Amino acid sequence: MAGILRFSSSNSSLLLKQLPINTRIPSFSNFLHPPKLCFSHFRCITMATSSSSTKNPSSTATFQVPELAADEMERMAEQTFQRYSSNTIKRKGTGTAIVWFRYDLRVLDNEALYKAWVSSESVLPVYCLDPRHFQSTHFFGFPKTGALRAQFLVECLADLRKNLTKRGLNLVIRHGKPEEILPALAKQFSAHTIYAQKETCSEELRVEKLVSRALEKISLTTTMMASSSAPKNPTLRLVWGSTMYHKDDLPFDARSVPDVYTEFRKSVEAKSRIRQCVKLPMSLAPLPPVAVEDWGSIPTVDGLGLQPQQQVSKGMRFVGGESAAIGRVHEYFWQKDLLCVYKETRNGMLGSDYSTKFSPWLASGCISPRFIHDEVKRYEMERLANASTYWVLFELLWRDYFRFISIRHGNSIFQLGGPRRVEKRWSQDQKLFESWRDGCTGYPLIDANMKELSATGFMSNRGRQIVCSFLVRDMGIDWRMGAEWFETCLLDYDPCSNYGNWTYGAGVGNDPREDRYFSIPKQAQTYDAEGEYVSYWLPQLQNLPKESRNFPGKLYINQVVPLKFGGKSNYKSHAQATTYNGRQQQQNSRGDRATRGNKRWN
Ligand SMILES: Cc1cc2nc3c(=O)[nH]c(=O)nc-3n(C[C@H](O)[C@H](O)[C@H](O)COP(=O)(O)OP(=O)(O)OC[C@H]3O[C@@H](n4cnc5c(N)ncnc54)[C@H](O)[C@@H]3O)c2cc1C
Ligand SMILES: Nc1ncnc2c1ncn2[C@@H]1O[C@H](COP(=O)(O)OP(=O)(O)OP(=O)(O)O)[C@@H](O)[C@H]1O
Repeated sequence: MAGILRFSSSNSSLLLKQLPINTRIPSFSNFLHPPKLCFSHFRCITMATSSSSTKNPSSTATFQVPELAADEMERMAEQTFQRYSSNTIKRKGTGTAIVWFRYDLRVLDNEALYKAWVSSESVLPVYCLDPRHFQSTHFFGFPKTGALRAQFLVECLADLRKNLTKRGLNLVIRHGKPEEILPALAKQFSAHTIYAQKETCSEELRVEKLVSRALEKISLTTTMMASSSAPKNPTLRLVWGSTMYHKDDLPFDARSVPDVYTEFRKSVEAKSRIRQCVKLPMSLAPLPPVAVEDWGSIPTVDGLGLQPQQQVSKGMRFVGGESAAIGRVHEYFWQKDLLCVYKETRNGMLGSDYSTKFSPWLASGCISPRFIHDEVKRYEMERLANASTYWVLFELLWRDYFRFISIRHGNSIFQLGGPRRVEKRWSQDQKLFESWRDGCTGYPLIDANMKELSATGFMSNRGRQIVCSFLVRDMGIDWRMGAEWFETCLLDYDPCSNYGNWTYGAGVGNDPREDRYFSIPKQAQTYDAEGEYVSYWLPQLQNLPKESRNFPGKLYINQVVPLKFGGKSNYKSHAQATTYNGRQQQQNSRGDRATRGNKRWN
């Protein structure tokens, strides 16, 4: 069943189910912008299908990411666990250690799990459903976690429990605050240490502090502890694990990371190396000698106090969990062989294959960036190395960069003036904001992207940059409203990447170029010249001529604000100048090049 698009439209799935496993199925984005094939593509048969449903995907199509069937994901995960297992590694500790899972919902390359296992005779894995994660965002009171991300989390937990159980463990799931749950469990199971992945933003740091303080109040008898010389209370040990480059391997202290990305990247690439993934034996048993009476059930979305949103009925539907994450790497790199064209396709917006789509799993820690790095290197050895294979690592370095920036700049990444403490007047016009949030601005490119976000919890990087620029530059709205709405909706929400990118886009981050204006006409012409993306999300545009779909005039709803730069008359000359292709995409990858010279597009 490899490579089957799970479109809801029945005729396409019928057709696709009959294809042999090694048939290359052109994806959505490949139809729109066929990538140049690299030589490894010749091993695959490029299918010239006459299916109209795959050529012009119906506007009600949903497609699962990864496309693999559940048993195939499980098989891939199992094979990968085998590859990363080691029987030579020995336990050196005594007693019980707890692993507190946070944003590292995986078994493979999990340093906290590794340290807990090595330093104990038994491990108790725990996840706390912290009620604070389901309250409101800080300034504007949006739901802190939207229903789609909650559903993704539920799936991550089910998969984590399954993978731990296969390795002789299980997962305790509790509703409540970690600072209350963990000390109680430490006492009940006489755990000497709680291992967890270190976080960097103040909300998470506060919880770390509260857990540590609460543990100080627990005293275990000396015989319960690992050794008589050990402290009399269990301790919290925080382990670095979220980035591709380990914090301790940076050529500078994380508190003085260079402000400019390129400087950061060059320095790290020249002076640091990426560590290997940690390996553990296939069996991590035993569980603690004291029996766990109630492991806790996998939550449901309504059990988390959220309105269970309708299932994703259009666009991408991401499957949560480590098995799906490993499956997606397999699918994107090895099965579809898309890694070698990534750099040319990465600025697409429609379909699942223009970019890796790893971010939701990276944000919840279902996969480690080190594992992705390992797989890139394996691909380079076994297939080919080119600018695209490097570029995935280049993008992952942006993720690292924003993580380290959060250490350097602390809470200023969440504040209006950003790390540069820029003073500027912003509007908080509710109506304008709502038109942006709901995809009713009168600009199809903005509206389509915002509708995709609400419907699926995902938006392309290109889309994120465009809607961010529109909100802050054309509407003049307080960028934190946009950032908090993203915090609600994104499956891949990560405080560092989200607020880091928003401060960049709003011109309050450390960007050496302050004026990042994304001209909608130019972006539409370059990245959606035939209006296929906008008409997918706004079906009322489907019957318009392709060139009018992004500029429907009176045939679409009124524009809520004029554009700041580059009105219609200007648009024509630019529209002729550029269409989407690899070279153009590079030039436009971070802000309109046209805005760089003269600070505005006009
Ligand atoms: C306003 C705004 C908000 C954003 N919020 C988030 C967020 O909350 N969480 C998040 O993971 N990404 C965020 N991004 C970055 C980026 O849009 C997504 O990581 C990317 O679209 C995810 O799709 P992908 O996995 O297919 O990316 P790919 O293009 O395949 O890139 C591979 C990986 O590189 C990393 N990456 C790529 N671009 C960036 C970037 N600009 N910043 C940080 N990491 C990057 C991601 O981990 C991504 O999975 C934001 C970007 C903008 C402009
Ligand atoms: N993980 C996170 N996700 C979203 N927002 C976060 C996260 N961690 C911290 N923040 C934000 O950081 C800010 C911290 O606000 P808080 O009032 O605690 O400190 P502050 O006012 O910045 O004071 P100080 O800088 O003196 O600590 C809030 O805006 C909060 O929403």
